[in-house]
Amino acid sequence: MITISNLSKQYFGGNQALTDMNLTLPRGEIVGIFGENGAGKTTLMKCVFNFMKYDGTITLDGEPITHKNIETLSFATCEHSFFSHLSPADHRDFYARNFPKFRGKRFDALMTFFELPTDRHIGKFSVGQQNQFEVICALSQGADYIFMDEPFAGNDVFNREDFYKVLLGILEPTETVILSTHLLEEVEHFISRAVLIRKGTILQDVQMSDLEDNGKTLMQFVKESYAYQSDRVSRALDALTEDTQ
Ligand SMILES: Nc1ncnc2c1ncn2[C@@H]1O[C@H](COP(=O)(O)OP(=O)(O)OP(=O)(O)O)[C@@H](O)[C@H]1O
Repeated sequence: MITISNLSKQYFGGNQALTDMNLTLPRGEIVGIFGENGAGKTTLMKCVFNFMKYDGTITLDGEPITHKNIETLSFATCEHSFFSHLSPADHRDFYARNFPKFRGKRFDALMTFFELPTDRHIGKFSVGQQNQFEVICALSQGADYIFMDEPFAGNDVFNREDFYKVLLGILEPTETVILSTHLLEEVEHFISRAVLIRKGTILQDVQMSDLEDNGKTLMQFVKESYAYQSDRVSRALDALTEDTQ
């Protein structure tokens, strides 16, 4: 289990991105992390991976996350972690040599699913294809906790929807996915739990089965939780129209 306790992060210059956040991520869940732009989703993930200093504690099965256990975690990010001058085949060799739990069969199956060429430099892929490859690596590393931050930016709707179905079919019960995305409706039937972040704090943490029991869609729940102002658009348009008069 990943345990996040009293996590706070202030960026250089004073920007408070996370404030006293507490969250537990047991094995086997598929967790959607949602929140407005700038809510702190990416910062949260980067803290888990120790990419930046933070206040508070983050542990994995009671141990701090260091080079000793970091292999248990993988991260698909739009900032990309692959080597762009190498090909997928080169990466496959690299992972097979360096990650004892590397899932070669899954790597091959996902490469085929996304129809990616194995021998071209990844730097020559389109942005959407690069994001697909990033996800393939994160899912094939052999990690127990797979973090994905907006994994399918630039991907068409068929690739996204079919991918979630494939993912549900291939994930093993011990694997945990933590997925940050703005595409609520696409992932609502894929996730088991939804965590809503607002201004660096946890606003809601709900099991999808509880939402279903209450007859609510994820979108309805999110709009209620954030007190979405349905007149926001008309107010903005009114203000703009007034400006031009
Ligand atoms: N390198 C940085 N330096 C200073 N402030 C930063 C930095 N990166 C992020 N922030 C700020 O921290 C806050 C949280 O940003 P973060 O990227 O974690 O949000 P997010 O929820 O992932 O947003 P989005 O959905 O737009 O990607 C924002 O106010 C952002 O401006």
